[in-house]
Amino acid sequence: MDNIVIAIAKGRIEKDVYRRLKILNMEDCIETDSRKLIFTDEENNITYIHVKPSDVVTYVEKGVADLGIVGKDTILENENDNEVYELLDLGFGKCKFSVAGVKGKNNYSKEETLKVATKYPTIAKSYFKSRGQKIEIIKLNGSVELAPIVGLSDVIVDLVETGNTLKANGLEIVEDMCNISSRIIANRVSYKFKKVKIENIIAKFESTLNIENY
Ligand SMILES: Nc1ncnc2c1ncn2[C@@H]1O[C@H](COP(=O)(O)OP(=O)(O)OP(=O)(O)O)[C@@H](O)[C@H]1O
Ligand SMILES: O=P(O)(O)OC[C@H]1O[C@H](OP(=O)(O)OP(=O)(O)O)[C@H](O)[C@@H]1O
Repeated sequence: MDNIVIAIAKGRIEKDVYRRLKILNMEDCIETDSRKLIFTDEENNITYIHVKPSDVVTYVEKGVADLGIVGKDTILENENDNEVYELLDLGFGKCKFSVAGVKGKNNYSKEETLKVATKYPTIAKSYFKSRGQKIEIIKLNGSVELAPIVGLSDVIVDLVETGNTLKANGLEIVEDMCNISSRIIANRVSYKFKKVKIENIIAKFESTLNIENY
């Protein structure tokens, strides 16, 4: 039987992934409180590797992992996103991309170059290009909401879930860009040569989509 390697994004979406694996009786091999990064389920012939969210596409694209579980935001931001197949929307890790700025100060014009702070430069560039808005990107690695408050940028492009972070920092949404959730992606070659096993795993995850039934 083919061995399948699944790269799971560490962090926020991990718990939701484990919850599904538990429902499927596939999580026995995973030690959630451990610093270990690789676990093997010998019964099902599946190896799980835990990687930084931004590295999941790289592991899958290079074929080290056959499948990856990661947010759509990370897939869109990765320059090799076209090299992998997106097979399933898992329906958790739901949030949206928005443009946001300081409350009451968001009348920017198309003639001006807009300073945009973000962790997601590729997504921000492509969004504003399609709108004919000239921008300057300020790449940050977190706490992006601070940038317009302290005058580092005019606006931010970031993920919004509850809106609490924006609110707590006196920001408001200027425009919503697109919805985000977690996805399963596959290496193209793996999908061709391990299709039966991969489709079987996708069917299992699909059966957990309506989690309220569990
Ligand atoms: N506020 C949020 N609500 C719901 N889902 C979110 C939210 N923020 C992020 N996510 C989703 O969870 C994924 C992982 O987020 P997490 O905060 O764990 O990592 P990260 O900070 O983006 O990664 P890194 O540590 O590499 O910077 C994101 O890629 C996104 O899909
Ligand atoms: O709308 P909310 O529910 O407030 O969620 C949105 C926040 O969550 C994410 O940040 P994260 O917690 O990952 O921290 P970060 O600043 O390090 O990216 C995102 O970048 C927003 O800051």
